This record gives sequence, C-alpha cells and structure tokens, in this order.
Amino acid sequence: MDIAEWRLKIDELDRQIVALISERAAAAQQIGRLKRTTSLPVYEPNRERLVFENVRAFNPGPLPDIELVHIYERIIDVMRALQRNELASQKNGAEEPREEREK
Ligand SMILES: C=C(O[C@@H]1C=C(C(=O)O)C=C[C@H]1O)C(=O)O
Repeated sequence: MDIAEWRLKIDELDRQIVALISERAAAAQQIGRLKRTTSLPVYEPNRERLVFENVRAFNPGPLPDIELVHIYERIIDVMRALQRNELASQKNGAEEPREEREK
C-alpha cells in the first residue's frame, strides 16, 4: 500500500477507536452512577492495576507494554474526570435528564 492508502486505513481505524472509547466512557459513566448511590470513591487504584494487567496480557505488539500503559493512564484519567464532573454537576443541583435518571 502507498502512504495515502495507509492513511485511509488509519482514518478508518480512528473511527473504530473513537466508537470504542465512547462505549468505554459510557460504561465508566454507569459505574460512576452506581458509585454515587453506594458512596464508593471515584479513584479505585486496585481496579486500575487490574486494567493495566489486562491490557498488558492482550498486547499483540508492536507497541511496548509501557507505551500501551501510558495511553491507558491517560484514558483512565479522562474516565475519572467524567465520573467526577457528573458527581459535581449533580451536587450543584443540575437536573439530570429523565431518561438518564430512570436507567
Ligand atoms: C471505571 C471505574 O472508575 C475509575 C476508572 C477506571 C477505568 O477507567 O478503568 C478504573 C478504576 C477507577 O479509578 C471503575 O471503578 O471501574
């Protein structure tokens, strides 16, 4: 393949990655809601260690494990921020959409 074809492949892969990250974020959001009702902390270091182990175990290459873990550190930062922002907006009395409340 030439460069233009490889770039088309990257564009398509990026669309798939965005869809998967969004799905992961929606799952983290649901966990955040369950944490709110059970008063559990947003930051769960033991769970994060398991996530890194899982990622390392399924790393097919060519990225070194450490680089993959760096990417995941950033992803998890964003997931925690999503949970915290939602908690903050609820504490500030922001109204949650009905369909979200009823999930
Ligand atoms: C999603 C969760 O909340 C946080 C985010 C995590 C993640 O994005 O994988 C893991 C642990 C928590 O620090 C969770 O507790 O599972």
